[in-house]
Amino acid sequence: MTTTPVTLLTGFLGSGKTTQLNALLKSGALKDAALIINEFGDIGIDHLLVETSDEGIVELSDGCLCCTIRGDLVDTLTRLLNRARDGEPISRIVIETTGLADPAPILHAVMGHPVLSDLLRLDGVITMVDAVNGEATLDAHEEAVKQIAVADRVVLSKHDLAGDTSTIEGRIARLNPTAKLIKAPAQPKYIFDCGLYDPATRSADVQRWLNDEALKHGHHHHHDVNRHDARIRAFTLRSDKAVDAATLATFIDLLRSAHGPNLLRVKGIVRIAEDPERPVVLHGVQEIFHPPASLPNWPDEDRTTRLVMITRDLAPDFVEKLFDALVGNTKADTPDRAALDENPLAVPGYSGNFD
Ligand SMILES: Nc1nc2c(ncn2[C@@H]2O[C@H](COP(=O)(O)OP(=O)(O)OP(=O)(O)O)[C@@H](O)[C@H]2O)c(=O)[nH]1
Repeated sequence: MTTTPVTLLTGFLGSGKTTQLNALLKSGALKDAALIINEFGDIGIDHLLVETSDEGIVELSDGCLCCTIRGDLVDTLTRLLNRARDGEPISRIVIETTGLADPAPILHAVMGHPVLSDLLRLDGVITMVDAVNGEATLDAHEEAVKQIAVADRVVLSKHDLAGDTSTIEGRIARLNPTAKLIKAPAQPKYIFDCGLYDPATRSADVQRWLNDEALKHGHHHHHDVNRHDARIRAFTLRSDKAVDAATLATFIDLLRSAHGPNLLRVKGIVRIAEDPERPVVLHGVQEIFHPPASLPNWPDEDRTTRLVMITRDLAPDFVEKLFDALVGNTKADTPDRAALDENPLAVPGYSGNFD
């Protein structure tokens, strides 16, 4: 893979993004990286500043390129990739979002753009959560809940000020059981290389990427908590049967067209009937999916199709029944493929009412 890994660092206002970035800069982990930040003033890099180019990209003394978003993100990423093409080493790109931002449009630029999606790969979404104000922020702001739902890793900041952090940690784990929780300041090894591709082995690390072990204990309900949290579900779809490519496309298209905005994150590996030895990787954020890619072989013994889904207002039962019917996982009282061909949305259990 010759693509450049992209890390998205997100988190609500004051959650510690800048502090974490500064720790990464000090550690030397951003040497040869490019950093896209909100404002230069924030990060206090004046002492590191070496050269400002006319494109608004500055080079820091350790070789890290630093810029703010000018125009839109696609323009900024394109300028960076042009520099890489012209010989500037760019080992990775880190994008800091503004605290109020919905991470989805940024992920779309990386995963769904016709040119950029060939040159970039999403390494991971890192979400900072403030242990002192996190609970109140999650109660008040749905965006903050969504930032956790789409995360690959969650970094808990200000735990040094918070005392007992078990409540907020439990809440984060219920919202997104697949995301590993790390305490700030997180070392580079916990922030980087959490994507499918493992640069150390030059192969796919499906287990690390999906972390679906964390979901083996059934659906995660949130009856005891806030209304925003209760909308989020994390679950895995599994099948031992190979799925034909057209059926997989139908499944994804149905979900995307009817429920796109509520597919917060979909990650998975699929056994395809036409080419069962080369699993297809699926990766989507809302209605945007990365162009499907296949792996040269199965990375380990487990050859089952596994799709990790994090949804909002979309009941796991409904998605499971649709999936089972399409792939031929026969279960009592569920429609089969023929019934779905007649009426694709005739899946019992979906009342339109989430709870
Ligand atoms: N004690 C303590 N303070 C922290 C920690 N992380 C961040 N802070 C402080 O919290 C404040 C906000 O941290 P920032 O790193 O600026 O947060 P941010 O997410 O970049 O903030 P915005 O750019 O406003 O969204 C600063 O005063 C930091 O010094 C931490 O782990 N412990």
